[in-house]
Amino acid sequence: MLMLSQPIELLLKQWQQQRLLTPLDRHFALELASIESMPDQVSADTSVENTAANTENVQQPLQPDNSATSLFLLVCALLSQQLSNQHSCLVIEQINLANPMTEDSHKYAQINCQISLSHSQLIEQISQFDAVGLPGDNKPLILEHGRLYLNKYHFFETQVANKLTQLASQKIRIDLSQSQLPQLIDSLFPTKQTANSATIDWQKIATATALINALAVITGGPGTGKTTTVTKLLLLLLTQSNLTIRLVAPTGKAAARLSESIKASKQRLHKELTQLADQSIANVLIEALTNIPEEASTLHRLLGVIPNSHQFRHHQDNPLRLDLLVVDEASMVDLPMMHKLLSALPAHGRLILLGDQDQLASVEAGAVLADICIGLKHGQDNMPSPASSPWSMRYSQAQAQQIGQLTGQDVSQFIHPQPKIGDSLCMLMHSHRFKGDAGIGLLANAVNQANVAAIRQVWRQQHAELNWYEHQQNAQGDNTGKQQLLALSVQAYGEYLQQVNANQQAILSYLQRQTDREQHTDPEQNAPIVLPHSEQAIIDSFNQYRILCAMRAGEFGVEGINIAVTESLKQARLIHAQGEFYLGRPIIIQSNDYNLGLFNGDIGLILQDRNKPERLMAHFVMADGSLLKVLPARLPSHETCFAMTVHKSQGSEFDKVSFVLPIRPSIAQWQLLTKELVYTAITRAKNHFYCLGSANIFEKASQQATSRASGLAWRLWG
Ligand SMILES: Nc1ncnc2c1ncn2[C@@H]1O[C@H](COP(=O)(O)OP(=O)(O)OP(=O)(O)O)[C@@H](O)[C@H]1O
Repeated sequence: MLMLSQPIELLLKQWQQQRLLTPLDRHFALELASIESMPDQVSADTSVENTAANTENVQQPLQPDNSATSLFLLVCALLSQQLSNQHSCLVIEQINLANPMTEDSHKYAQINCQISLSHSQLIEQISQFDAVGLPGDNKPLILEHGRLYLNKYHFFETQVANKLTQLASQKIRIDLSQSQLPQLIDSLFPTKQTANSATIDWQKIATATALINALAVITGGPGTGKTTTVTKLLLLLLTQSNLTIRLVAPTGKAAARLSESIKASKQRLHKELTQLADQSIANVLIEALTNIPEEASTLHRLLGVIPNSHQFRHHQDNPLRLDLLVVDEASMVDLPMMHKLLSALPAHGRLILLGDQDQLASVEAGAVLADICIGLKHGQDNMPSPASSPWSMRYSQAQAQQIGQLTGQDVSQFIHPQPKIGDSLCMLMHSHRFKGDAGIGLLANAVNQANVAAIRQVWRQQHAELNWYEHQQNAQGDNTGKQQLLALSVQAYGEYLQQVNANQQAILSYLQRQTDREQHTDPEQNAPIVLPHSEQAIIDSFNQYRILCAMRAGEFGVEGINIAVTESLKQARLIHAQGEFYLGRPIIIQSNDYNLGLFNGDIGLILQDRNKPERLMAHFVMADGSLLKVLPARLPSHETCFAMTVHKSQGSEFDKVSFVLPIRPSIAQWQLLTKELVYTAITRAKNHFYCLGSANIFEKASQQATSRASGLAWRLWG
């Protein structure tokens, strides 16, 4: 059954030492094996563990091991390893039988374990274990369709699939003989009717999709008009009835950005509406426009955090009080959170998910948005691929007909015999932010399509908004690319630091004046301090530029780059970093503190407190634009953030972005260098993208697609 070079308990220890398993993975396996009732019980005996270290690198011949416990331990360790890598389950067919603890692409010279069974025999064996049950069984592990789950994850996945499918099947009836909707839609989307799919107004179709379905998933890259579309759609919905609408995003930063985008979109729309020829239609729309909410909150705040608990105040038995929920940056929502969100939706509640399916998947398990969208990808449904785009809509006959009636657009070419949840989906593909020939957009597209020839061409074209810094050593042994990056960073961060220093000067002269006045009993003694730059403006200025690293550790990871930038800013006398907290230090929060209202990923600056200028406080801008001041000693865990990981930058945008690739990635680091990572880094930049790296690493990373094992796509699309 198994061929092992040494007893499985020793191998587990060895894999942990090789960092193929975490301590948690190993203990998870040992713990589960101890409750599995087997004749050949496992021992987590420390004498066994201690001998493992000595045999670590010695190649032993493989010996047959027919014990069920050994197989069970191996399978549990593999499952836990998958969960640690953000997969929702272990797909048995994907186990490398010849060397299960490594992936095909990362073969180690040593093979210390083999499974002498076919995949179907292995599935059969796994199903025989006591701890493994079928869907609905009260067992720690669930086996379904060749996928092994932790019971909890199986529950989350089935619940999410069921709720999404149920929402997608709820159609909203519109009596077109009575409704003014088609005219209102035409006023907001003044496009001409055409049979040519290339000129279909997909924003108009997305709007209709959300008008006639309780679930709408509107996806697209940056600047494809998701916020513009959702603003128009909310406007149309509000002309029909008084809905309670809530706007949310996964992080505080993303919520603040959603708020800003909705406000900006409302202003643009107001201008357009005042120019409409039909005054009565304009009046209806302008009145509804004022009712569109602008404030967005985080998912945690919406669901109601209970301090020191994993539960939220709102759940299935205490649903949210709303009629429509709009979730932005849905790609960041992980499987457990999506389950909590969907459970808390009231029975009549409608849901709109907005996001970019090509971005990095959530930090925790699952890739919910990508799984929802996968059915639109050519080749997933054995349908011929009609267009140059890899995506195609998938509508039922009834939906295509209704879209035609509402929008006057013909989408009959997208009718599909098995639309499944396709009626709820709409993908926006044209970016209005990046003009057709703009470097950032071209590079993002080339990376997204993993097209190395196109990537090379974009870099060769030397676009003004793209700069490449090569990892290259000069005669003195310095990395010239890194030096260029540091010089740029000193200049870019110099802008906000000059504002910080100008405020400091103003505070010093204010304090001086106070002292003078005290001596002369001046009547203006208690005049409030006037600073040249508001705290919000300084934070805004800091947020114009960011260094995004692919890695955390190492000279070219977040840790090394933060140290290097701090040193360069010190040398430029822009900061005077003497203690842990110094004026102008940017920090990123690393854990949630519900009492303070600070969450993982929140970014703030250490600035003087204008009410007590001798004291330094961490300043944060909240989603509603207000300022939160926290004493540094009270901050939850945090670190400097001149540089941050690409993962943490999701949901944010910066005028300029520098992306840093490692110089010689290790095998483990290669696994993180994916196309989604590079695409996410590029699309955080609005106007300028700089990259420090080597062409071969950039290109290889752009060809590695992330794949998260999950059964959600199968449940939704069959
Ligand atoms: N149909 C359109 N025609 C012209 N400009 C448009 C259109 N739709 C959107 N825009 C413009 O494109 C820009 C981006 O739009 P919007 O913010 O709605 O995109 P988004 O997909 O929400 O972007 P992001 O993902 O970055 O938040 C805005 O300036 C908007 O005015």
